[in-house]
Amino acid sequence: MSSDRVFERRIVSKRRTSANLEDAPEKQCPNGWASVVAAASAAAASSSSSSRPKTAVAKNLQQRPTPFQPHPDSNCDWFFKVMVLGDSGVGKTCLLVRFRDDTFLGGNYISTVGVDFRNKIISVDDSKVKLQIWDTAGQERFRSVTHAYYRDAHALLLLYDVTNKVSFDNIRAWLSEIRDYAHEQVVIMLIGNKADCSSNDRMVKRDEGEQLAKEYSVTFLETSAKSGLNVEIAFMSVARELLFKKTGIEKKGSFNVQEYVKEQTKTNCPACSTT
Ligand SMILES: Nc1nc2c(ncn2[C@@H]2O[C@H](COP(=O)(O)OP(=O)(O)OP(=O)(O)O)[C@@H](O)[C@H]2O)c(=O)[nH]1
Repeated sequence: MSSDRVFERRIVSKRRTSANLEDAPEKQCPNGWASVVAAASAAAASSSSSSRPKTAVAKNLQQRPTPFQPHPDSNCDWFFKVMVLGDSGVGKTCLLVRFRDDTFLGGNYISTVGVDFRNKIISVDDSKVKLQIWDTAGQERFRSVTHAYYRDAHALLLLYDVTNKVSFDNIRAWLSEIRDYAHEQVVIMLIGNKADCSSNDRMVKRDEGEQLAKEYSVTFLETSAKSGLNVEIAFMSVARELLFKKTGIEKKGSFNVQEYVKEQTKTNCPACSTT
């Protein structure tokens, strides 16, 4: 794959009338779900039959009663595919839902099976950017399914749970998988989620996250899907970086994502955002 190909998916026309579903993946399957469900079902079938979780689609249907509802023409300028990765239970689905719908999925925790996605159109300066955000199952037994989706991702949000040291220790293994399966130009952001937790529950210090991110030269942020802390900033930073990678050279501008995150988060204090 040429190094620039991953950024070459500018949307030219959005005239998709009845098929114009906001949550349908670009050019992947007509109704936006079939291939995803098939892959997830196959993985679930081949895995252990005990305590089999609900499928990604079932999980999605519970949250959104009308997933096939058509949406008006989006008329966006850019399209980027973002994947959310990390151990099971770190809060990937909750982060995505917080960003997309500004709500928190409390209550019973349903583990994701295979992959699932949602779209959100955001404004970045004078451009409309469509982010297609793919939620992945954190459970080991679905890795072979999720690996297949790494390849054409423009950005990866790699999550750990600040109350779960194992999820942090596994980040190195995740980064190694990313090196094996993702595009070499992919934008990576390391995220310590559940920053709303009390200091007693916290098992990973912010400094440790920052240090690891520095070691791998990736951007770092602590978020809370529960309180909303830094969730918007995480996705906006990634969108800005992707846009800069695509257009910055032409505009002869400069964009430093670390500086942007620092600037955007300087008034945010996790301890003050605990709910
Ligand atoms: N306190 C707190 N709890 C959270 C936060 N984000 C998620 N949770 C809780 O953590 C649990 C797991 O959240 P999910 O978003 O389903 O986790 P996931 O990473 O998608 O898990 P898999 O689908 O198994 O890969 C749920 O009980 C959530 O309510 C957060 O920011 N703060």
